[in-house]
Amino acid sequence: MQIAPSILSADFARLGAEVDAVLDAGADIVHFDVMDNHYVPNLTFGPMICSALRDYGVQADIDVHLMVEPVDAMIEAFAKAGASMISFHPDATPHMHRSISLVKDLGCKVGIALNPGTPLHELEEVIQYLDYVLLMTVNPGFGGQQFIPQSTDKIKRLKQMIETRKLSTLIEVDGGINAETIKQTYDAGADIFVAGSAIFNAKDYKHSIDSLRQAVK
Ligand SMILES: O=C(CO)[C@H](O)[C@H](O)COP(=O)(O)O
Ligand SMILES: [Fe+2]
Repeated sequence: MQIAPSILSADFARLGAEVDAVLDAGADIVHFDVMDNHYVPNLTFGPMICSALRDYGVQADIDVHLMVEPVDAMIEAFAKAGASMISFHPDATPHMHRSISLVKDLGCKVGIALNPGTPLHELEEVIQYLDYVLLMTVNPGFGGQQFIPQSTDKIKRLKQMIETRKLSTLIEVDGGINAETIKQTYDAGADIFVAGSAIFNAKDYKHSIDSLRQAVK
């Protein structure tokens, strides 16, 4: 299992130190939520902040979750800024296949992000090209929301879809993941666990990350 703290809940005034702290505490991946006040009703950070983290010395994978519309210009900007993984929402681009190819051509891992209300059949024609599928387990736009319980069944159905096609696509879950909700998503087949508030709102990051790992046992 890979734990990906969402820096949406970090102290932005001390971002470099916050990222160092969660990586020192055992996190695997840095989850970077890009919101444009258009695709979602919130505004966060852009590629300059991603390259600033690289310049600061962050070497871990940076997982860019694009909640922007359109996506292609931001894919190019984030690949240049040091992103390792880039996901976007299918309803934010007119040409999903072209946007997937763009991420891969730029040397990043590619994921499609699905909102709670978006059906899995959106993946039908493209799943074989994906490194991961990001299943939103809350509606996108804000940290600190409650996990939507129906998501567990969707994870199981996605896992089945992947296994039926003999693919090695990873499943990333994002939203409301904490020590209470993580086990059901792990048991359902998730591989990468994004957690923002559950990690950054805790005093001791190592304790909160250890508790997430412990909770699936
Ligand atoms: O994509 C997101 C919101 O759109 C965030 O990654 C997600 O909400 C993480 O925050 P939390 O763990 O607090 O729910
Ligand atoms: Fe996210």
